[in-house]
Amino acid sequence: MPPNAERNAKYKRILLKLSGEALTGEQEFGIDPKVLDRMALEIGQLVGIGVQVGMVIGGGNLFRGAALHAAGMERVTGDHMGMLATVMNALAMRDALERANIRSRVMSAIPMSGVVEHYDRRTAIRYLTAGDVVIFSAGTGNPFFTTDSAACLRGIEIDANVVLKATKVDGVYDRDPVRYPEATKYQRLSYDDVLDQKLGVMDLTAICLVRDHSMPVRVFDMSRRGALLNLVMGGREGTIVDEGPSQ
Ligand SMILES: Nc1ncnc2c1ncn2[C@@H]1O[C@H](COP(=O)(O)OP(=O)(O)OP(=O)(O)O)[C@@H](O)[C@H]1O
Ligand SMILES: O=c1ccn([C@@H]2O[C@H](COP(=O)(O)O)[C@@H](O)[C@H]2O)c(=O)[nH]1
Repeated sequence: MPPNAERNAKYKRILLKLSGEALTGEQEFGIDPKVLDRMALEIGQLVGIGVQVGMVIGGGNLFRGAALHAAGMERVTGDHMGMLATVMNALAMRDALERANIRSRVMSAIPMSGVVEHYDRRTAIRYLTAGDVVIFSAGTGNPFFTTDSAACLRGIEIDANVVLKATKVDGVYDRDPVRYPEATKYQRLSYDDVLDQKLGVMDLTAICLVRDHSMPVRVFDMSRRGALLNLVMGGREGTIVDEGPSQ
């Protein structure tokens, strides 16, 4: 780590949103421990330079309410299963962090006594200030939301400098780059352009929330080694969504 890395970090407190779906890694379903271990190392580098890390992990590798509903399940039950999936991912992430000697806590928006702590904002901020990684699980605790909304909500609540969305694509494009390989990537986008163009990388509820609170979001590729540290140190990585202008 270069000298003065802590002083030079662009962000002192971040909310890192990890894609649940990307946790599957090379497996068919579930959690690939290799992905977790690599993320634990990358998060450890941030903690090592004094960056405070709050996290939200998606549940798309296990269950999504909308998909369960499409298969015939009542929607709210599906969403409850989706939120419980995020708690499982959070437990697995905590395990990987602790094996790498990084102190971490899991809090849940749904009370789960004996398994994880119930979410409390002031306690979470105390843990972050003490240098513990805090994983916020069970989304917002309410159906019909996503973990992107939960990440933006918690990011605003803990007064993070930025929400970092670590996902399977390397930024926001004018169309879904997975379906349209010729799509063009934006370096920077205004909240209003994401909303007006209905760009699908993050749900629109989440974008409205960050816009109302002027919280910048950066979308970047989770599989690119070193991308997280580079971004926190001020490097060009992914797409920034803020007041704009778009470019
Ligand atoms: N305009 C766009 N720019 C970039 N990605 C887009 C765009 N429109 C749709 N996408 C898709 O959005 C996906 C990322 O968002 P999504 O919410 O599906 O995943 P995630 O949040 O990473 O996963 P999870 O819900 O499991 O946490 C990308 O994999 C990409 O295919
Ligand atoms: O606040 C929330 C957050 C999530 N859910 C449900 O969980 C799954 C998994 O989250 P992803 O963001 O899709 O990874 C989601 O599909 C919802 O069903 C929720 O109900 N409320």
